Amino acid sequence: MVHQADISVAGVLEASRGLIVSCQAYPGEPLRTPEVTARMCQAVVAGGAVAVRVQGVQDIAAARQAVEVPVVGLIKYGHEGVYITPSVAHARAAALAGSSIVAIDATSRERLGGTFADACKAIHDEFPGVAVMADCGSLDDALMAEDAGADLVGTTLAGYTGERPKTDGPDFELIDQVCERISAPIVVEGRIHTVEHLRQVWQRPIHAACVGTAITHPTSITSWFAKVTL
Ligand SMILES: CC(=O)N[C@H](C=O)[C@@H](O)[C@H](O)[C@H](O)COP(=O)(O)O
Repeated sequence: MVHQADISVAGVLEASRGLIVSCQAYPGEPLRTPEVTARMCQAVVAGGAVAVRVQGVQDIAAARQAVEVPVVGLIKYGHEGVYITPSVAHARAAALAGSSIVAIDATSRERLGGTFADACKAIHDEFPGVAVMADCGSLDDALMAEDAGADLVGTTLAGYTGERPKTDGPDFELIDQVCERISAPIVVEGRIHTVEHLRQVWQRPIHAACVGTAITHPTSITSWFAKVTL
């Protein structure tokens, strides 16, 4: 088992270069238990995921025990406005639960409990070796996040904040803008639904790509197939 205390941010970043798989089930869904998340993490690591992305204190702790790869942890609070690790307190809780990388909303939308920069600083000051991933919805978010010291800049929220269209597939226009302007390691995340999408994503100079729904959300995947069948 890898011990977080032995690992530097540089080590965590190096280990997370490649395919990250997000293993999340949503409230009320049949697969929404930490045990299932942990096993899903083991299954995707067996398939080649270099890191996993997991939501909630219990799931982060379960994933940390189940796999040795870096755990990108976040805490969702509600589902409107700023809901991905929305405060400094949520960021601390995600780190304490065992995250190697804490993913935090890095939009400039109004929130309570500290800005992205506050949360980023708290993680760096209080949890040596834990990296911060900025979940961005626009180029401005990415620029702000890099300025605030984010270790990884992600396109997670593209299409979900009103600033960018919700593209069918990854938002390549934003990805190209971010690649052009950001020097921090970039994680492309959001609506990578096919292997072909992923191929196109990897033609860009990025650090990692994170796939969720298309690998780990059977209800969505089934609905894609069911639509064709009907
Ligand atoms: C916008 C938002 O809340 N994204 C969440 C972030 O953790 C997850 O619900 C997504 O599944 C994840 O970003 C991976 O993206 P996709 O499932 O599209 O491959």
